Amino acid sequence: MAFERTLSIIKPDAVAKNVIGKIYSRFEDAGLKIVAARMTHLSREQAEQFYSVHKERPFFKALVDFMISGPVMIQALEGEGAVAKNRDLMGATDPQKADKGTIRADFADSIDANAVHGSDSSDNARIEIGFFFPEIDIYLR
Ligand SMILES: Nc1ncnc2c1ncn2[C@@H]1O[C@H](COP(=O)(O)OP(=O)(O)OP(=O)(O)O)[C@@H](O)[C@H]1O
Repeated sequence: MAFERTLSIIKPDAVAKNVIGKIYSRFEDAGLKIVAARMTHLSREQAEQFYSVHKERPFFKALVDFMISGPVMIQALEGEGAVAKNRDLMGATDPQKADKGTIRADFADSIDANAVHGSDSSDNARIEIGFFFPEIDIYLR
């Protein structure tokens, strides 16, 4: 397993439910370290750019509307196999299909409002971390 970083976003539904701390504990208990963090309210332009791979999908506008509906908490996580480990902690995109004990099973209500985002590959993690965090804001071991 490679030592790597991944980008995580706690989406507006989970921020509104006041479960940032509970979700951070999942990361920490799994051995992932939070090396950068920022709360922000995304602009429409930022959300459209971040999710541009989905721009032709029927759910794109709803996804962007949801991501700008309230503040989000954005973090870079670091650790052994961080990308896959975070995806395992998150659970399936649709919370109805997410394994018991995953973040989405425990905190998400629907496929639209599904609590968290996590990079799906190490290459995308590098791009997504660069999108939100200038190198100077990342705290190394
Ligand atoms: N069929 C769908 N209907 C509505 N929303 C969807 C659908 N598929 C995906 N989405 C939304 O778009 C987001 C991005 O889709 P993607 O397939 O990349 O899922 P994911 O990788 O599990 O989620 P994320 O990219 O947020 O980590 C999902 O998190 C979800 O909120």
